[in-house]
Amino acid sequence: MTYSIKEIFYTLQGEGAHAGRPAVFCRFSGCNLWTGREADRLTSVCQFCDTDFVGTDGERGGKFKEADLLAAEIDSLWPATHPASKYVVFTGGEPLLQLDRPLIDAMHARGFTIAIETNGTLPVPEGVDWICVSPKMGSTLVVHKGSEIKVVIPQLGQDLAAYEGLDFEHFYLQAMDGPLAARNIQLAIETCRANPKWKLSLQTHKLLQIP
Ligand SMILES: C[S@@+](CC[C@H](N)C(=O)[O-])C[C@H]1O[C@@H](n2cnc3c(N)ncnc32)[C@H](O)[C@@H]1O
Ligand SMILES: Nc1nc2[nH]cc(C(=O)O)c2c(=O)[nH]1
Ligand code: SF4
Ligand SMILES: [Mg+2]
Repeated sequence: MTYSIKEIFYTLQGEGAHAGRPAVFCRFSGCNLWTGREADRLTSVCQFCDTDFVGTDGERGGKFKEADLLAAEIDSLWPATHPASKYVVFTGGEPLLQLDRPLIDAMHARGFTIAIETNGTLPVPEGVDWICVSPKMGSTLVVHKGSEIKVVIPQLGQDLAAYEGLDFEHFYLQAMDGPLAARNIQLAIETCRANPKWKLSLQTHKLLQIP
């Protein structure tokens, strides 16, 4: 199948349990919870997205006709001196609209450990090594287990206790960035202090001003 890719870049994972870890990010175009157009934001299911995932015009973006062509582009960004620690994060947009078995197999064949950032509304194919789920109010969560759940707060009607029964190794709260970011960080800190099942996830790449 043809993969639509917004951008591919090599940076440090900014968020969650692997914050600080070098990773190639592959950002798929498109999402099932927002068109990505500002005109649609306030009528979409997910209204707070901080990411441009429209089209294929980003750094190393494009249409890749075969899994191994995309895998080769991702692999080309990894330092050749250190093949043992290859790590790719598939994100978007919503990666599970496009990530499939051929691409998973092509990345594994090249020695990569595979992580995804998903909104949890679509089933995860077998073979993904690290699953980060970030549920969105107004959507139906179908992924109930994984490596980390990273809940952006606040979202209207949210019930953190309902997430606590799910089968994740790590439970993270991440403050919603935007006009109320400063207030939301205070809220996230206070919520972790009051309920220590949860850890704070900072968007460290924004603090560091790296991609
Ligand atoms: C852009 S999303 C792409 C992956 C997937 N669609 C998802 O929502 O998980 C990557 C991560 O950024 C988070 N995120 C998006 N907008 C945010 C914002 N304004 N503040 C904090 N985190 C945000 C998402 O919840 C998700 O954990
Ligand atoms: N450095 C860095 N870390 C990230 N973690 C999740 C990201 C995403 O947009 O999915 C992201 C991103 O865009 N950049
Ligand atoms: S689900 Fe993820 S990519 Fe889609 S609009 Fe929300 S945060 Fe952005
Ligand atoms: Mg991001």
